[in-house]
Amino acid sequence: MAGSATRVGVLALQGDVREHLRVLSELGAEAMPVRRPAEVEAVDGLVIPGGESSVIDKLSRTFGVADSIRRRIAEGLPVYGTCAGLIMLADRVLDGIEGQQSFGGLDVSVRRNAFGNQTRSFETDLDVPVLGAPPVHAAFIRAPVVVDLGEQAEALASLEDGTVVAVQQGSLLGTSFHPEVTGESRFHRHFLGLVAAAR
Ligand SMILES: NC(=O)CC[C@H](N)C(=O)O
Repeated sequence: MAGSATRVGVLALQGDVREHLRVLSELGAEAMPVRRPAEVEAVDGLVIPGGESSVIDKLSRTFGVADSIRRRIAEGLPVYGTCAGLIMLADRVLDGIEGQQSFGGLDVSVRRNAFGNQTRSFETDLDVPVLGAPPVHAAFIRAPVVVDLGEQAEALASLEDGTVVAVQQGSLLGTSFHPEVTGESRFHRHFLGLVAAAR
């Protein structure tokens, strides 16, 4: 497949799918919405958008893609999850609704709605050493946080009080916030680097 464009899917069951498709396309990837197992098989990388993790969980099981995604993650598929997507990538979800499942892969615990309800949403500038200067302007919308990291998981960014809000483990990347809504493309660029390295 040398020379072909990198194909990156955006899980398109619920959430801010279009924003991710736009950023990925602008960066030169062949970006496509993904809903079915065959589509999961066809991509070189996958983005799980922000939205509502309990809904993404339910719909992914209803559409029969949850097991395909789990299997491809286990095989090393690069995946980037923002907000609800980070929750879907976490091995352990705290404060989920009853029976809520994640795809897992990231050896972290994530606490849903860690800052409270919608009125407690906020924006802030974050230092992200792996991305260099300037700081990332980050929007937190009913955001989760990472409350503990396994040995393989690396914190990429923290709030001033030390709360971890961006994490990477191998080809898996997760942020509590939404770069795709603040015109920030460096996380997606970093992710496309992980996808290229894994191809
Ligand atoms: N902006 C978001 O993606 C919010 C995540 C949402 N609170 C959830 O639990 O999935």
